[in-house]
Amino acid sequence: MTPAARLSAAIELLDTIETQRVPAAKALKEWGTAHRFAGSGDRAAIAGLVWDVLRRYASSAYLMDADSARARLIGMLRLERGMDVATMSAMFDGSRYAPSPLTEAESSALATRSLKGAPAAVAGDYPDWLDPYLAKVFGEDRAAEATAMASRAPLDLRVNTLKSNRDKAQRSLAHLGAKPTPWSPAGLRIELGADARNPGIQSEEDFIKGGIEVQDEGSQLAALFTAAKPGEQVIDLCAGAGGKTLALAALMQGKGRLIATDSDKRQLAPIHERLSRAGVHNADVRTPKGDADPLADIRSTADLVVIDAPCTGTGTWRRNPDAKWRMRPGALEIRLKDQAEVLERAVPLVKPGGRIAYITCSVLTDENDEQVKAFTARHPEFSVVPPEQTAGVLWDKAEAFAEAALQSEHGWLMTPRRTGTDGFFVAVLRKAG
Ligand SMILES: C[S@@+](CC[C@H](N)C(=O)[O-])C[C@H]1O[C@@H](n2cnc3c(N)ncnc32)[C@H](O)[C@@H]1O
Repeated sequence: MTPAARLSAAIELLDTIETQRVPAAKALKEWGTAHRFAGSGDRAAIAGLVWDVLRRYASSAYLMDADSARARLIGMLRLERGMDVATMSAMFDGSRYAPSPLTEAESSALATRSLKGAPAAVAGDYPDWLDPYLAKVFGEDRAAEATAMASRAPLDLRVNTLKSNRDKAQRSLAHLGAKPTPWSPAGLRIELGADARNPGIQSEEDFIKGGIEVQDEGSQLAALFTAAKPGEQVIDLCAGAGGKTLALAALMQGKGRLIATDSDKRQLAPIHERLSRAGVHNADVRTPKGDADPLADIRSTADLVVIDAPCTGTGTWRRNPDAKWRMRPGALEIRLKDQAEVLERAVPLVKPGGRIAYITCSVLTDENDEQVKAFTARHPEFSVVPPEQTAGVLWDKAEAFAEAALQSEHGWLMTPRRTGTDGFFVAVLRKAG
């Protein structure tokens, strides 16, 4: 397919997604099945166009002063890909399979309009109702922060230090352009272009042998800031598929006891295979059975309880560009309740002098600082470990990290704009000894 034909296909797909309210991933899959002539490169490029329009869904329409699929695509090409009118006109040439030429109104919008004066929710591409919530955390910077939260994310890997080291893994992934991430000592990053095909990391020998895992650098840092140590008893209370569990296991160097559980046994299912591939031998996965408490035998013995809390996931918008448009206020209310519950669940597990690490992949204050504040008010026996202490694990990078991230009296907030990671909040709370 020509680049112009890919644009036409993207417009057709965006129309389907909009008019038939089909999730983007489903629409892309069905389009691939119905257009077998399209090669994998074409499909990747078309998917890239569609996802990028969803990233710039509001701002592209504002720029073009029109909200058709075609207008949004043109607006996205300008805003996300910096394409000039001449390049665009060469593709929108009306030839067979190409979109029709740019109209006068479209050329004029491209020549004269900008996002200057656009409301923050439009410039930053997020639903209106979230504006007061983002204003609470970012103030006047919210459009810029949200724009970065909408931009394409790289593929981050964590090198599993139980089996490999970063130099070795970087050499073996040189063909994918893997480079060390800025902060995490175990992080590697692969930048993905707009038309990039999935680099098939799961088929790499290093992945199959457990030397690397896919994990955003923010998630790696959150695990690091827990300061899990060899020999400790560590409970991963919201282990899910085990992303944090694996990182904690590497920090513990195979020594001590790592207990992983989750209230939803289905979420836990992939953890067994992942632990085995990663060569983790000190983990005990507790799958809930009926109403019985899988941690009933643990009372005030844990050195560390990690709560990778259920949250709205606003910090991962750049990886799910259509999820934010589907987010509703009710979802936040439910998460706030879940978070308070899971924090309560941790209390009887922690030993005197032990700690709780509270983590979310959300940037909203309500889910972060306000949860911690309410928790310490309910439980004065817990006090916040000063964030500058938790970041000390970054050694020579701690100072630069402190300048980059947003520090509150409770914890750290990482954002795509500030730390180049997904949005993550981490607070560490210590129980009186
Ligand atoms: C952010 S996800 C965990 C991701 C996982 N730790 C990882 O790194 O791959 C949050 C998890 O919390 C679980 N959860 C929700 N409420 C819970 C509760 N009250 N107790 C334990 N787990 C809970 C959810 O089932 C979900 O798997």
